[in-house]
Amino acid sequence: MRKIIVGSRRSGLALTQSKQFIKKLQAQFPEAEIEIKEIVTKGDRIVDVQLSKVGGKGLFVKEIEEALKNKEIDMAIHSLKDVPSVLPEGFVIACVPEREDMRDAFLSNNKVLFKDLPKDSIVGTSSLRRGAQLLSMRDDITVNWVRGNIDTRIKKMEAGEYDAILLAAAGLKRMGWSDNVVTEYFDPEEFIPAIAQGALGIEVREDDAELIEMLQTVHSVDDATCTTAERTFLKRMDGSCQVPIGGYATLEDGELYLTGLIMSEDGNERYVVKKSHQDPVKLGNLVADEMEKIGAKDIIDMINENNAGK
Ligand SMILES: NCc1[nH]cc(CCC(=O)O)c1CC(=O)O
Repeated sequence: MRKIIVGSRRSGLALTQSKQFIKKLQAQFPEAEIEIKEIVTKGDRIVDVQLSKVGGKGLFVKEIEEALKNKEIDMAIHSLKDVPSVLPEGFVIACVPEREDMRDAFLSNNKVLFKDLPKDSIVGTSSLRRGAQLLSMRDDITVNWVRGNIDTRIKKMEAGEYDAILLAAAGLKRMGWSDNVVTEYFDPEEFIPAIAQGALGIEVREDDAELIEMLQTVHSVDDATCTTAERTFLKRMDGSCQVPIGGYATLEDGELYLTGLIMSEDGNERYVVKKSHQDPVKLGNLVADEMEKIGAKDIIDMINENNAGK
């Protein structure tokens, strides 16, 4: 069997989740030789500006896809929420392994609950979606942007730069830090997660039949179905990463549901649509259709027009 070279970002979280995934794959194929190649992406290098202002889309992915194309690597392990909804020609997400916790986690100094945060508290996030939802729940707090790897963000909070921060539960759980640092988890029905949050996407060249077959052994059909519905909705709505957008799908007693969210950046406008359909692509499109019908797409078009003028 050939040697498999796996591309991963160099951050602590990326390497940890890559190693965890490789361990799963290795258990299925004890003979396989699997090696990690670390890749520094633009998203890792630019740490001093808000990501949505430098084009957001695909910043953590592009260099890794180039390495995949050049056959420097055979497989890329991504956080699926960082992967643009349309892949470049020649690549496929061949595997979505079992999803981690999709929720957002709230972290605060002295473990003060979100509802008990004093007026004028400063909450750090780098996500438009999190910022808009925070402001719609509490218009008496300030949302400030924070960047850096998750450990950097936690340190900044502990140093007093922020009273609280929001992070994906999945990253904290994978690192084994959640029990120590999380104050509370937000209910996805009330605080809607990012599209594909908590899921990994394993990307390969579409003609690599051998790897695609191997990856089937660690693929979660249910989680792939849910993230397909979510990513179909994302693809229809935006893709530019400059819009507060969220969504999550669930399978309940065999029924597939998708909840989609579009907001204005200030949190004042909030559109939520929930629908059910057995086909994930149809479901993503149904929720998108309804969003267009109720006017949510106008927010997106306005944000995109404003950005085009800058
Ligand atoms: N945008 C950065 C990013 N990409 C994936 C995760 C966490 C893990 C995941 O959602 O799979 C994070 C950090 C965060 O949002 O806290």
